[in-house]
Amino acid sequence: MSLQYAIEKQVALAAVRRACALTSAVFNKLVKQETLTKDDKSPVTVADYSAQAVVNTILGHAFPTDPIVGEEDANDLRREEADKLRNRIVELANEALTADLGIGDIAEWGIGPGQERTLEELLDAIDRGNDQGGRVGRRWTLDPIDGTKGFLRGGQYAVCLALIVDGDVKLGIIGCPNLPVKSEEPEGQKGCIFAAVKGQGVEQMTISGANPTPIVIPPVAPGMLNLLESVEAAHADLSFNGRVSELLGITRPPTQMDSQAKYGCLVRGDGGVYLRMPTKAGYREKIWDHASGSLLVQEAGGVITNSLGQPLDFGLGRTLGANYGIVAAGRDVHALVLAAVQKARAEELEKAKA
Ligand SMILES: Nc1ncnc2c1ncn2[C@@H]1O[C@H](COP(=O)(O)O)[C@@H](O)[C@H]1OP(=O)(O)O
Ligand SMILES: [Mg+2]
Ligand SMILES: [Mg+2]
Ligand SMILES: [Mg+2]
Repeated sequence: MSLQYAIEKQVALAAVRRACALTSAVFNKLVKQETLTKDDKSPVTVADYSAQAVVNTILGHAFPTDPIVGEEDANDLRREEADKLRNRIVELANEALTADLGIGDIAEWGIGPGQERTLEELLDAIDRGNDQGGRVGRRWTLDPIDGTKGFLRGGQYAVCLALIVDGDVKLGIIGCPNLPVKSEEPEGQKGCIFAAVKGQGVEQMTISGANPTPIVIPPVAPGMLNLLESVEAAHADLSFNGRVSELLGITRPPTQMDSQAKYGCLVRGDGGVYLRMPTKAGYREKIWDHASGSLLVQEAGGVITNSLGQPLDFGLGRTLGANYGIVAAGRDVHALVLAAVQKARAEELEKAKA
């Protein structure tokens, strides 16, 4: 008997691998070679759209009735003045879709040599990502590039794809083209994929899908605990993290990293805690920013909650609803971290009153 979600996992891995190849190609062709000003977002835009086109094309072919909650939509691309951008997207998406078959790939999923798509097909594929999410039914959620700032810096970013059934994450893939395969060899081979299936654990493999290896969160040696956090101060309250570290007696500096690559690092024991508290009232975390990561944590033997200790709810729509932050850690440390978070929060409220 085959394992549950075995086909979904293979298809999702094929899609994420091709999207990772595409984003790496965009970085090498556009970001490295073109002189970029800080707020020129064009290579990111090209990569976001084309990666979503690739993943949604493959999902649409393999699972034609599954809705997709994707970050991007093609509205801007359909404008007349976007013709240069459209041409680039067609070229890049087709290059990724028609590349030779790799490990586990099957041509019936619409991939491999000769399977070019037209502009209209690719725009429609991007727009397949318009599902609004919800409590009932089966749907995918996609972040074609998570950590766009990291992508532009040549740092960490991730292609994140998850399958959600009735609000419950069943399958989560995180492709990290720039993450060292071994954390102890930061200059060694780069590019990993993490794949988790509910009830079946987590695997790390190379970016081509080779060498899948089960991983669990290792127990943290005393004094070795540290925080994984955003690079961007606008995305997480980093000074709050500092206070939590202090309360926990953590002496190691935090590891700052863009994207859901942080979840991959957490599950393989690089840093024992991922803490993300809101910086401004009103921002709602998106389901595609945490669906894959949350399953990785749980399947690797960890715990993920908000700062009130409640589970994240992926059945509310495109967002996780009211934002009480995210606390993820190994099972043995999560309760300690949560207590420190709540103490730091109480201190903040006291200070605000005074
Ligand atoms: N104010 C905010 N608070 C938390 N996350 C944010 C905020 N603004 C953007 N993001 C999202 O944070 C994610 C990256 O987080 P990290 O800093 O951990 O890499 C991105 O998905 C980004 O969304 P977007 O893709 O819309 O820019
Ligand atoms: Mg994101
Ligand atoms: Mg994104
Ligand atoms: Mg974005």
